[in-house]
Amino acid sequence: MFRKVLVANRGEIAVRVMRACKELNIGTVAIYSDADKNAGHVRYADEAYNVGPARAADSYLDHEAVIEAARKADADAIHPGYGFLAENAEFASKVEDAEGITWIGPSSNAMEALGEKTKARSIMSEADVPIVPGTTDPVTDPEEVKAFGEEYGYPIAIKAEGGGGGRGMKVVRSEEEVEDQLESAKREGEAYFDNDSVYLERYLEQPRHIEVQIVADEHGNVRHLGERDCSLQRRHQKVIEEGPSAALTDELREKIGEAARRGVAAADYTNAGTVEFLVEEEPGRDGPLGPDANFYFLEVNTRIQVEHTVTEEITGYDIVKRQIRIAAGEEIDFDQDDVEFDGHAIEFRINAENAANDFAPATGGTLETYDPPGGIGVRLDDALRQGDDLVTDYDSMIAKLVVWGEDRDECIERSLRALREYDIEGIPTIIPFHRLMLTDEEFVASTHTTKYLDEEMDQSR
Ligand SMILES: Nc1ncc2cc(-c3cccc4ccccc34)c(N3CC[C@@H](N)C3)nc2n1
Ligand SMILES: [Ca+2]
Repeated sequence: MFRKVLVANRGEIAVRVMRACKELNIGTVAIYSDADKNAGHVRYADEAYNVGPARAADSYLDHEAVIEAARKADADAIHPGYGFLAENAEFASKVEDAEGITWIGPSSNAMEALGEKTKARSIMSEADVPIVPGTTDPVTDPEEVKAFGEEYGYPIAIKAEGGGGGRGMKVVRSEEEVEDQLESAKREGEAYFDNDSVYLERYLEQPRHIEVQIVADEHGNVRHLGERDCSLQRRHQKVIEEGPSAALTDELREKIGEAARRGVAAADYTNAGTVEFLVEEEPGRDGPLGPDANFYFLEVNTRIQVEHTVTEEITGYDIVKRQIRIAAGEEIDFDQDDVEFDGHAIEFRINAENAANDFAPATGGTLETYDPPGGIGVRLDDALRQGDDLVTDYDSMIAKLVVWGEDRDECIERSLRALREYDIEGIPTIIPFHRLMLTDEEFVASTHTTKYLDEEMDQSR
């Protein structure tokens, strides 16, 4: 087992990883930029090293500075968290090559293979994982798109090879739009991802976004830890994640989970990861989707995710400790049928944004009051304390409130109770938005889809 782990991140996820380290009696090393010298994750660590100025490219994203800090600290492993360098195969490869320092994550090869969307689709298709009907090779010519339209009908999604997250997708609703949309998809791919390759998929109008948590060790053991329903998004930013999904029956849950296991096994994937699926809604369904519902592979996230906490709350597994133990060569010591799902959990991302002003990120401020909620079933992952100045150089998420209940109704009630207790003064947050969300009938009925926030919900209430 490692003696000392450097956490190449900041904020709540850095504290989260260091908590796992402490429970494994592993020393903790933090890195920080000039903007973070008084930050909570620095306070929490056994030792901390400055890696550069506030600008992420010159600090948290600086490969050499991070590895140099690991050398100085004599750390024998690096955990990247999420964001920053977590899915950077080049950095992972440098850590793999760095003598005496272990990368806590999937191999750089697995990251490379699954990071290329068309390659990932081919691997999944080979492993009998349903993919959205489409091409597994890039398309360049409008005639190819029209031929696809002839065969599969419209709308068609034109996706950038290097895309993912919210960007890199154009929807073509008729043959007349093909030329323009293909051109702009390629241009956007070139601009955003330095890669103008695009591929096609049938566009699903009303998908639910279901993702399956995977843990895989270096001895061939692959387990899924159930799903999370991330259908509540706003401009491709997740705001609330929950599990289990009220849209799935146990049979469909099992089918999707097994598909995820097959897919990552085929990609020689190890450590923690998430397989994202789109599940096609049956308009006007009343009750969960049955075993014949269509689900399709979307992409693999080759990192620990923000919302891993939802899975931890309903399965009881500490996923971050599993990551560390797997990277240290340990075997997974449970079988798939040992994995049980108990109750319901919802994660609320606490962003320092002003929901009343189109979720504009706060530009600064001090936590005059910071009074987190507590009590049964309430977990708060953060790196904050009263009096902290808000650091606005990075993303706006400052905490995660994760609530567990015996069922979804109790979880919603308890969440409302916790959100009313959560008292933050001095900076704007989206807590009022979350309170509103919990009383929204579509959300309570769980019939919302990925479009709900952007197109349907009346947020003026
Ligand atoms: N063939 C097909 N049909 C419908 C889709 C709908 C989305 C989508 C669109 C809008 C919000 C979403 C939220 C979560 C997951 C997916 C979406 C989508 N995304 C959005 C970005 C990228 N992660 C994939 N791909 C789709 N692909
Ligand atoms: Ca190494």
